Amino acid sequence: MDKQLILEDGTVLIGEGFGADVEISGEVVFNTGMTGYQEILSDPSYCGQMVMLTYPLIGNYGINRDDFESLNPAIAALIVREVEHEPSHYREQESLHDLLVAKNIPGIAGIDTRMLTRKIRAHGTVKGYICSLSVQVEDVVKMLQDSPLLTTQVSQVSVNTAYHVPGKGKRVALIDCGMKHGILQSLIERHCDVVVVPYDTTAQEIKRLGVDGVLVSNGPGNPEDVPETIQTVASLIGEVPLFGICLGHQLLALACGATTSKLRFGHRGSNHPVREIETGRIDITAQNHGYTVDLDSIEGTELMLTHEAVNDGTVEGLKHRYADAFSVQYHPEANPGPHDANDLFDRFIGMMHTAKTNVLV
Ligand SMILES: NC(=O)CC[C@H](N)C(=O)O
Repeated sequence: MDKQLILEDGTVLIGEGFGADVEISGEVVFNTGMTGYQEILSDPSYCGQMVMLTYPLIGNYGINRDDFESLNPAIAALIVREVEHEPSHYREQESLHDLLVAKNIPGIAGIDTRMLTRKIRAHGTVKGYICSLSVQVEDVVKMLQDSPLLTTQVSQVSVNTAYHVPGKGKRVALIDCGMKHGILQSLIERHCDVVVVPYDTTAQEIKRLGVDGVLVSNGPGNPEDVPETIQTVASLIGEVPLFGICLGHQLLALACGATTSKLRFGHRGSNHPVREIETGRIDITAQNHGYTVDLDSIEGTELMLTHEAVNDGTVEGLKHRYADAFSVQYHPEANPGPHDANDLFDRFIGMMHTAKTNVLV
């Protein structure tokens, strides 16, 4: 069935609907990864966003049971050039269409994704609406222009109650702001004893768990929308080793007095080069973020810049000058993407082994 994708600037793109037959609005963002659509669409950091994939053929290797970054994808919609309805892969269990129907997520194919990506690069991310052809364009454009950005996505995708994943190694509280399973998996592979806690857990509650370290996860939306987590992180600095990933990185920065702002079109893909300032080493990294820590806001805080984006010079890594705390804007767990930065988990484990901090209440 034909569907239309209406943008807030009045652009109308006609395509073929697939997945769930529902109308939805969301911020249109693009991801340039050439593989990994299952991991991308199930990454909770995309909660409420319409994800456009720039790779032109999507769905050809289907969906399998193992590659979900969360079992309930939170994207608003998927926008592609061409969708494959008859996948072929030895691990494939269902088609992309069937998954999106089951999860009530609409898709639209036949879209000129190259043109749309160039438009977003030039003008910034736009809001969009997917609906049937009978819907009046002017009404939708006005609705999109008047609608504010979402602010409650983290509470939608965070776990409701804490749970324990036992291990024989260091005990880590993993603050779930919408974590990708790859982060939990990376800790399990290193034998950590993990307690996954909701985003609004207090520092006191975390310290009562007797943890050796705290990892603050990735997650959707504007980091300023979760003051509870910023407060928790601020209270834990210097008390226990801290590692922040993506949203967790932004929250560490805010907790230390730095500021964040929205990028024009964000970084979303599997091949973003990042430079480590101290060594000059370049890592090719997986990224998915729309906000960034403001470089000039770091001065005057207790943080120092450790990594920068090669493409646009934005902040990619920070460390605390006096406390055991560091963070990166990119995804060391990749999924999908290169494993260049995987050693950051080992650095966190090492930090917990040598930490001078004491968490006992
Ligand atoms: N992947 C993430 O954690 C994204 C962080 C934040 N929501 C951003 O868009 O910048």
